[in-house]
Amino acid sequence: MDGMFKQVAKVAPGTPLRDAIDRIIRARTGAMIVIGGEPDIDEDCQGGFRLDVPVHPSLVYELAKMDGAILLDSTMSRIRMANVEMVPHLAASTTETGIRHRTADRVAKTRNALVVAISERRGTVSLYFQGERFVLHDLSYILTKAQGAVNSLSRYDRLFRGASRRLAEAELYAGVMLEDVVEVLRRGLVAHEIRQELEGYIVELGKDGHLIDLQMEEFPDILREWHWIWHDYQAEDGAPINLRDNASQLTDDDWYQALGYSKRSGERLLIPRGYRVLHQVPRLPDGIIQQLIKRYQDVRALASASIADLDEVEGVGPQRASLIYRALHPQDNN
Ligand SMILES: Nc1ncnc2c1ncn2[C@@H]1O[C@H](COP(=O)(O)OP(=O)(O)OP(=O)(O)O)[C@@H](O)[C@H]1O
Repeated sequence: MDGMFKQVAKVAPGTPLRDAIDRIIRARTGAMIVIGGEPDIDEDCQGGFRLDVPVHPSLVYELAKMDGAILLDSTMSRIRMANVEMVPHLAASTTETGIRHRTADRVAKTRNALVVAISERRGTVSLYFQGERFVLHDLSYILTKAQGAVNSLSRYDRLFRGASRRLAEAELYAGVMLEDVVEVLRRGLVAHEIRQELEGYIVELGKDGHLIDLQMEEFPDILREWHWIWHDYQAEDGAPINLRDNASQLTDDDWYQALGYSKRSGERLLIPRGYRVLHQVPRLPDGIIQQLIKRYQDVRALASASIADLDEVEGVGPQRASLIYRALHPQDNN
């Protein structure tokens, strides 16, 4: 989980802090809650009083009725101080409006602390952490978005698996065109992006995201298979993947170039190296897969090898050789 999502998880439904935040919003009192940053954060504190008591939602809620900030320790188990005026370094610039939110942004930019600003007027909850801001969404809004994302994931997962199956058949029995490979990769990457979006929603939903989490489990991440396809068709084996974030925005030519081919080469016929088919052989170590591909170069040459030929490759042995042979000749298994 990256930076901000780790912070969002700290205030997700089901946590004591979220319980306190919900009460503060309902009572329309507003608050600033500073989490962690010890010991340096104390240099930014003026006035207030020390508490050192366990965090309890109702106590945080009561303390929020007073002016100033509430400080929790970095483990979020103790309330350290309350009614504190925060005096952060003014050198840290901020574009926020309102003194509470400007202060929260500055504290988070200069200290290793998560600062939660709850607006009294707007009822919004803003998280500030190391220069980033994240405004918590309304739960019903996220649930609707998450449900929509589950539906899209189900669709793209099906599209990827169908296209990938057709590609696997074509690999062994006919030629494969670069544009067909790109279609599979594009669908897979869109499915992966939707998955990442959903993971963000699940963090934000906390305990309320359980049902979405269960639905997502029906679609195991296709990224491993995606990578094998990529390595099967990339012009130069082992070169790094260089893709922009948003797969749906990439043109066909972008994809061809990312794979190491020139523009407008969609109709080029390709033979895969064999990463995907070899990874389907049960318990075949990566080192052996690399050796097989180094020796045979592509799937056609691999398929023309006999069980005895495959057995000769170091580390393969007769049992693995026949499993590899069967994976390369699925028609013989019927
Ligand atoms: N430096 C500070 N340290 C701690 N608390 C502060 C600080 N500055 C403002 N506050 C708190 O924020 C409250 C609201 O201030 P202000 O309305 O200017 O901020 P805001 O960002 O517009 O917040 P809101 O949306 O809640 O009105 C103050 O009453 C005070 O409790």
